[in-house]
Amino acid sequence: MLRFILPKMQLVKLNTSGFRNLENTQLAFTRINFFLGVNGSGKSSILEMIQVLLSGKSFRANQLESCITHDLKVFTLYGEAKSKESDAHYKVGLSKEKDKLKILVDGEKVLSLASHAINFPVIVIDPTSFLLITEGPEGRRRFIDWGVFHVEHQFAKLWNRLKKVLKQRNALLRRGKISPSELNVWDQEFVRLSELVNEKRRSYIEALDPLLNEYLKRFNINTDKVNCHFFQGWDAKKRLSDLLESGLDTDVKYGYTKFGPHRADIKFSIKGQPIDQVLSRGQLKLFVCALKVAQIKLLAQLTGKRAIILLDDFTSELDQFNQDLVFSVLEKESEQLFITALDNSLVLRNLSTPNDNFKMFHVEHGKITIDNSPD
Ligand SMILES: Nc1ncnc2c1ncn2[C@@H]1O[C@H](COP(=O)(O)OP(=O)(O)OP(=O)(O)O)[C@@H](O)[C@H]1O
Repeated sequence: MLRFILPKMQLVKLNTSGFRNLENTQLAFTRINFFLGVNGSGKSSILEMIQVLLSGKSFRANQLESCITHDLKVFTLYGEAKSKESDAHYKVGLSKEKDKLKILVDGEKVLSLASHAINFPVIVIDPTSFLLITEGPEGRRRFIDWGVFHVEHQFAKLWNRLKKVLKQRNALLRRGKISPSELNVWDQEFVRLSELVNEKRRSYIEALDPLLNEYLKRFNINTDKVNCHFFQGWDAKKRLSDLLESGLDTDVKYGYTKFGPHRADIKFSIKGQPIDQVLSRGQLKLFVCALKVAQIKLLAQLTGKRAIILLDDFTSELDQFNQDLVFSVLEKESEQLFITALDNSLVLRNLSTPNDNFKMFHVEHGKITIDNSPD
């Protein structure tokens, strides 16, 4: 069972030690936090550190081990999150050493990452975000499943069970001599879980579609409707159980299950044309921003939770008008915002200082210093 604490929380404190090139330090955050520094100073590492602390995942590294400062053996992060609506605090400590990830919440060891991550919907927008559209389906599946995970508390458990069953079925396919009765047991469970996962994904995308189109209009991308086509991982007109049966020889040949939710994808098109063939690179970036804002909005509508947004160098490839437009929407829809940039022009145009909800930090060779303090 996932432990859901509070719908609206902000990270107010972060102590870091041994993370990438960052100096060990103690930071205090507010609602909007801006990090300014030259290339290679450590700005993205700060956002990555926040994501790792709050979700156990990194948008840059598959292996958290690579986040440990060179020549050290461990990184340790400690953070405090606070609800704006009550005095409740959430204290989290996370450390990584070799293949050991340890998380303590309010002094208690966390056994499942999901039960911690469910409290912090963290969304990242960075210069590689448009790859969500142009690269393979894995990123798009992750995008859908992130959304479903945060609105459907049973989803993580279902999906983990499905992955295990799929692994068992694939192992059996590779074994050579297959026992039909054993295969039948795995197939039945695979079909049952696939249908449940599929239904949750489908209804999520149906709810996301109108919100996406609303934000695409706001971002002036296209006046024609964008279609979200969900491919569930097998022909929707056929039964998965029939496909597993008729495709058994092929599955045995490749040692892999060809049909199922692990092959799902979502395709976006305008007037029948894939969007990456219609939109410019800048427009694709705006499209991804609209997609993420739609996800944030849907999360708030369905659960009351508001996202923490990490914006890494998001201004590249967007003109000034669009930078300001996207910023104003993200500022309004997020619970807390962390932004990196090479210069402060976005801030000067959009935020009046001094402002109690805003802090500016300078980053230089991994050293983080505060520029203005409301305190
Ligand atoms: N494990 C590590 N230990 C020490 N330093 C590291 C580690 N991993 C990366 N670095 C270094 O940390 C520095 C900061 O990288 P980071 O990507 O955070 O900079 P940035 O300010 O976001 O740069 P840019 O503006 O170019 O995106 C880089 O010089 C990188 O080589």
